Parts: sequence; structure tokens; C-alpha cells
Amino acid sequence: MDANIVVMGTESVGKSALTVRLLTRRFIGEYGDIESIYSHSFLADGREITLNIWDSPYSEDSSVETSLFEKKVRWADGYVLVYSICDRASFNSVSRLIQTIKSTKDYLSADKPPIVIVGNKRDLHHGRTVLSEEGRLLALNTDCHFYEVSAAENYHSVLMVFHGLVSRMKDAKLTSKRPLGFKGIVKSMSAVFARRRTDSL
Ligand SMILES: Nc1nc2c(ncn2[C@@H]2O[C@H](COP(=O)(O)OP(=O)(O)OP(=O)(O)O)[C@@H](O)[C@H]2O)c(=O)[nH]1
Repeated sequence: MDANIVVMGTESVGKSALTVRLLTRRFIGEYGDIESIYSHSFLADGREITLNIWDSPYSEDSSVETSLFEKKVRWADGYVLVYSICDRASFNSVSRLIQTIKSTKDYLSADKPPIVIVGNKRDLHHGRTVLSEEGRLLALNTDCHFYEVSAAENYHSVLMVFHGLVSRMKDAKLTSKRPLGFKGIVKSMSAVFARRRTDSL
């Protein structure tokens, strides 16, 4: 079974840190601006599940963002929307993102893929500006799921985010994979460790 997961959120909230943590169990600190789709397989209830995880750097360029955004929504079987608990603006942005995703045609026609809201950087509790309750309430009001994690400190909670999302995907949905629509985006993990910039898009 294959599942496409898109990781979204504003700059520096830890999108790459979460993705790399899942894939390698490691936190390497700096990640570079790499637009990437990673594949990750695991066993759940005796079946092999392959996750294709699209992690992209946040861009202020709205024309780039808009066309990429549409591609992501078309492609996704599930969403991980990340904010930092120390960054109120990133939380507000996740809230807007949920509305935007939910109002797109592709989201509705795809039978409403599950959305997980992730408050990251839980280890930085002294700098917290977004309460856990606010994240939980946002999830409740928007019919999403909520986790607070630290990509820096904890592998297990990051694993729960992705596995929890997969368990909410409908099996039927996952059998019909949509083509990516453009090439040159698949990168290997070595690109992350080499911290290479790419101009593949
Ligand atoms: N303390 C702490 N720092 C974190 C955590 N997750 C990520 N960081 C740091 O936050 C910074 C940004 O992390 P990235 O993973 O590059 O963030 P991103 O959302 O992919 O950023 P863009 O690619 O710019 O959109 C890096 O310096 C990370 O080391 C965390 O859980 N705790």
C-alpha cells in the first residue's frame, strides 16, 4: 500500500526536521532548502506501507506557492501541518492553511484526506507562545488530529504522527495513486546530509 503525505507550514517550524527524524531516527540540526519527496516503508498489521513524503521549504513567492499548493493538494492522501509552539504566526498560518485546503475542489473530490496538526519544538517550552489547548481546540473545531512533538528530542512521538495519519486513511483511497505531474523532485537522503541546494523545480 502506498500513501502520499504532504508536510506543510511556514518557515523554520521544523518540517524537514520531522521528516528526517522519521526517516533516519536522527536530528541533524540544519537541513537546507531542499524540495524533496522521500520514500519510507514500514510494516503495520503485517502489511508493508510505503509513505511518499513531500517536504518543501516555505516560500514567500506567492506565484510559486500557489501552483505548488495545487499540485500538493491533488497529490496528497494525507496532510501534516506543522507550526512551532514558539511562533504564534506559524500557528495562525496552519489555521488558514486548513481552511484553504478544505475549500479546494481537489480536497473535496479526494474524499477529504485526513489532516494532522503538529505543534513542534515542544522542548523549547520556555519560549512557548502557543498553548497546547489552542492546538487541541483548533483540531477539534476543524475535525483534524493534533500532536505536540519535539523533532529535536523524540523519535517516538514523530513516528506516532505519521503512523496515526496512515491509520486514518481509507484503504480504497490508497490504491489509486495519482501521478506526480512533474519530474526531478525525488531526492535521496544523501542530499539532506550533503546540504545541497537544488533548483529542480
Ligand atoms: N529546539 C528545536 N529546534 C528544532 C526542532 N525542529 C527543528 N528545529 C530547528 O529549527 C530550524 C528549522 O528547522 P527545519 O526543519 O529546517 O524547518 P523547515 O520548516 O523545514 O524550514 P524551511 O525549509 O525554511 O521551510 C533548524 O535550526 C532546526 O534545527 C525542535 O523540535 N526543537
